[in-house]
Amino acid sequence: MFHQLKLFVLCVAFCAFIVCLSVIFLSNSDAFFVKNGIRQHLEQIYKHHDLKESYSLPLIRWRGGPGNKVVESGRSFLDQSPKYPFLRQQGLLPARKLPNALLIGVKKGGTRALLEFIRLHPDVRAAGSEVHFFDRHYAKGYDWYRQNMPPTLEGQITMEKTPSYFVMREVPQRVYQMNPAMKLLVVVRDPVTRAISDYTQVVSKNVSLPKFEDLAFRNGSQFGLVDTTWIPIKIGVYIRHLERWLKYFPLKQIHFVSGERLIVDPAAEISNVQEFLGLKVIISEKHFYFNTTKGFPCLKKSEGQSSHHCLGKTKGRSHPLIDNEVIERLREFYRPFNARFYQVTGVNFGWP
Ligand SMILES: Nc1ncnc2c1ncn2[C@@H]1O[C@H](COP(=O)(O)OS(=O)(=O)O)[C@@H](OP(=O)(O)O)[C@H]1O
Repeated sequence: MFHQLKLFVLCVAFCAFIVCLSVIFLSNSDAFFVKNGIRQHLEQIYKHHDLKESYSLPLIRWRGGPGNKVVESGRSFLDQSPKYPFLRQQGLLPARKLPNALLIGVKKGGTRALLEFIRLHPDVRAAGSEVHFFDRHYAKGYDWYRQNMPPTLEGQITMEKTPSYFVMREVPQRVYQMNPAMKLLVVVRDPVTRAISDYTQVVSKNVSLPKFEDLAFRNGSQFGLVDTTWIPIKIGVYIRHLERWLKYFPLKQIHFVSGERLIVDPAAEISNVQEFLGLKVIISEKHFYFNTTKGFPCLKKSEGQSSHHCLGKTKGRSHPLIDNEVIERLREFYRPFNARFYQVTGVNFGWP
């Protein structure tokens, strides 16, 4: 009897040993990964486009923007894991890629607002600051550019915004050379208020700057011709800049956002942007609220934001009061250019 009991205990111990061995083996193989539904779980999360879930993704979670240490240390940990090749193969490991969408302008059009709004989307990752690769840092090469991008998963869009791209002559060809399929976004705003906004920014850094009207017209007189060499005026002749882009990119690859509507109805504008980028429409009215103190739409508290969030003080500044006659003369100047711009883009932006 004692002998039989000893045999039974030995058998149980042996079976337990075999089970342990199997678990250790399986847990180090892709089979375990798949069997336990982790892969399906990850795929579900990414297919679902659910902000809340994708922020709490355990294996490939990251915080913050490009160059973030957490990402790098996370990657080197995963590099050593036997699961690494599997995850990489499945596109489930973040890696820095060149952008496939660019927000190219226009300066003072509302580019920061658009970027902050679209990057709420779980399938969009954007560089936080302006990269200026195609105009200032082109000689540094694509590897430098890639390093300035946030890590993304397969299927996520990488983007950056540099508003000067729209007006710099050499940029369209360079973008085309890098990626002829690049998706381009342009936020445009009434060129007269855009010029005043531009001037407001410059004068905030240099208080001794002459008055707006002294710079906007030749000979410093509002009865003189509009000074088309003054950059804040030049930028607003949108059609001229657009024509240079159209030498390389078809119109269907360029999406125009109304800077005015982005303030009045951000959800509608962002919805169009999501469609243009081929994304599921996730960002909607529920992400925005109108902040009456700031006078602009702001972002509601979300999983990625600890509190309600408006753009900084440099966005939505008060403009200096400009004489109505000056405004009207500038409107007259821009009117034919605007008309041509509406005709080419097929969008009537309704600027006065
Ligand atoms: N939601 C929200 N909050 C604050 N500001 C908003 C918003 N949406 C659009 N805008 C308008 O964006 C203008 C600044 O444009 P940009 O971000 O393109 O400026 S910049 O070129 O990056 O300097 C800024 O111009 P100013 O009003 O002249 O400051 C705003 O009118």
